[in-house]
Amino acid sequence: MGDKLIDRLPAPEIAGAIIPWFTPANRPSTDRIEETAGLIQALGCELAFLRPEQVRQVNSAQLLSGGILNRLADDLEASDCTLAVVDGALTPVQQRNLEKKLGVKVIDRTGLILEIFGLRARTKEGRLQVELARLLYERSRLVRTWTHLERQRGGGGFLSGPGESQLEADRRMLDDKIVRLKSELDDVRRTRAVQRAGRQRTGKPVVALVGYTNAGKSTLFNRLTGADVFAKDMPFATLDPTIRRLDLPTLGEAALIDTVGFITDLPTHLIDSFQATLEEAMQADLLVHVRDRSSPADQEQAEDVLRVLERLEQETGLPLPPMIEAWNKVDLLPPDRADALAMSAEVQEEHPAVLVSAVTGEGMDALLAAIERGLLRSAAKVRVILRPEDGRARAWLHRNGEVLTDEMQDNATSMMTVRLKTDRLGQFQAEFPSIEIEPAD
Ligand SMILES: Nc1nc2c(ncn2[C@@H]2O[C@H](COP(=O)(O)OP(=O)(O)OP(=O)(O)O)[C@@H](O)[C@H]2O)c(=O)[nH]1
Ligand SMILES: [Mg+2]
Repeated sequence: MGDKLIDRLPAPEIAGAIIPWFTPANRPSTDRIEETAGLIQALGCELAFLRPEQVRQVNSAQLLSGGILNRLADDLEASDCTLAVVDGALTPVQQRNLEKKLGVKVIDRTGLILEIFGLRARTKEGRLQVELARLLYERSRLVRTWTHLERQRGGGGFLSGPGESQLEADRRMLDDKIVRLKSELDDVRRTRAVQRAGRQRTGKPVVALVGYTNAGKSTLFNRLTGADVFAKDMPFATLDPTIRRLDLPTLGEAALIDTVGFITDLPTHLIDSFQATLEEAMQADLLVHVRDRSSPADQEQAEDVLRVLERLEQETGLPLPPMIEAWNKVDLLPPDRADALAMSAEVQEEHPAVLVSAVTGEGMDALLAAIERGLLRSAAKVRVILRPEDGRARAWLHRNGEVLTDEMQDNATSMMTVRLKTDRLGQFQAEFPSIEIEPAD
């Protein structure tokens, strides 16, 4: 991918961080503070201090007011910090002004998450996606700077300074890179589509684990498939989707996908560039939403996950697959809380829930059973009678479903039982209206 436009942080650094908040409504909770600390540590930085700062009056040039800024500068210096994190959104101008004033590198929340993603991406696709996210982020900031300059130039005639043409050149270079990356990613996406089609042809159901970062998806994935995926107590341990065989007690072989975790305020550029990965999950037959039920922030995290999924549904036009929930980390709960949760799990209707611990293995059988029930909800078992001349329909069923039995009848017809996705069922009926289809058991 050649030279990077954005300087990577030479780890390790000593970081000082603040979380700006503006109205009582967005005062950061302890979970948010812990999450930010976790993000900074995930970068391999040593955290000197981290505190919320109420911004009463926004200073458009540097976001923070003089008082906050002076205190921050003092603390950064006292702790020999080389990096300041502002866990919010900074405009390029604010970022530059802050760097000048504080004398250290400054990054905001998006920059922080992008840095972590950059460290984590291991596969070619992962790296391409992160690079694209970085470029899109950088470009959105360049454009703003550029229009800003252009406006300043106003009716100045020939006064187009050297800065402007440099920016224009930068912008063109970014655009070129973005186009190249997108086409590389399209290739990857096509390969994936072929692989996916291969899986669909075999009729094997696909199950995807989704959820907030650190919820325990990879640990659960490893436990269910006997795989050895990197799972760690750090945000965004997983970036690249991994797929493994999952053996279900009655349905037999399925495929299980582990995915990138979600986070509150996930930068838009990241969602856009990880779309290929997330699309993979969107096309699964069943989603398992893994939740860390031991986290006090679980409820908000779950809502954030649902919001991102709904956004993906709108953007991709793909309907969300049916979903169940795995309520993870029950081993960390006091018994009475676990009992209460078990009771509420039983009455979940839209998204049936199962209590599990990916670490102790508790609840795995119940989870597998719930996965099977979920899959059966999305696929129907049907019986079809075919005459000898229905060769095309027979081929279609083999291609699009899972043929379970195929028996010759006395009258030269054959009776097939086939497991078909609900949408495929509709397609079959549209394509072969004269062939009768009825539910099997
Ligand atoms: N006590 C306990 N810890 C768990 C459980 N499941 C996962 N963990 C821990 O939670 C941390 C995060 O687990 P991961 O499996 O990496 O989480 P993830 O959802 O894959 O995270 P990302 O890949 O970052 O999105 C690890 O330290 C796990 O050991 C559980 O059931 N109980
Ligand atoms: Mg993971």
